Amino acid sequence: MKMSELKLPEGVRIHEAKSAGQLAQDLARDVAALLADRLARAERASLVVSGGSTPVPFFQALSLAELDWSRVDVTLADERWVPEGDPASNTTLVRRHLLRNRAASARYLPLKQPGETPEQGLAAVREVLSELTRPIEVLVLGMGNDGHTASLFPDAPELLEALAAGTPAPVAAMTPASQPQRRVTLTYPILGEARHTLLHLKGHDKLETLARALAHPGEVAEMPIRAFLKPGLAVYWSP
Ligand SMILES: O=C(O)[C@H](O)[C@@H](O)[C@H](O)[C@H](O)COP(=O)(O)O
Repeated sequence: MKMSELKLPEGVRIHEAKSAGQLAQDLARDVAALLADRLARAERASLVVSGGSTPVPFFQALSLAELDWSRVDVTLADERWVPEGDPASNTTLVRRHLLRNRAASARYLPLKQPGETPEQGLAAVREVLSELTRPIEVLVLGMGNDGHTASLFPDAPELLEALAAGTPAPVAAMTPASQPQRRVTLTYPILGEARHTLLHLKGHDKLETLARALAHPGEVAEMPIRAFLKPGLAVYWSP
């Protein structure tokens, strides 16, 4: 299917590029402009990014952006509960590809804290997150082909609570049966309040998944990405 065949809700914007490299450049330019705009009016701004394989070229491009990075808070939408240095660690990915060049001076707030399990570390994660400038200025999400975003997985027993609008906790421990690692994720109330949400997708499979998500918008627990398919969202896609 083609991007133009998607039935998008009103207020959802699409940006398509011919290659993943070009898309990464476009996304980095737009994210940097949004952050610069906020920094012109406020002391600090926050950027929340996702892990996985898609964002690597975007991180590399964004790390070169001319911004006063010392006034930018950076954290992740979700993290795998593994030590830093582990190949599955999103923090390792962000340190390696984003927090370098000009972006080296950003303030990074790691979601992985001491503790054998996410439950044991959760109080420390909440403490770290209390430093995050809110609301989030720019949220960059990814999506899995099961319809998850951040670590809001359809098969996580904790999903409904993490999605609930009234959940007071900004972060939740998640134990989806489909995933090898336990995880922590920002919850819907904090993610949903972001001023700008950008969904970064690569490949035709992701387009098919997005089409499925758009077909039945109400069933959020089945495909949690649906919670974010609302006016103001910008979808960035390349083959
Ligand atoms: O840490 C993670 O796993 C994520 O934040 C996750 O939500 C990711 O964005 C999607 O799984 C897409 O991942 P890919 O980019 O690897 O397809």
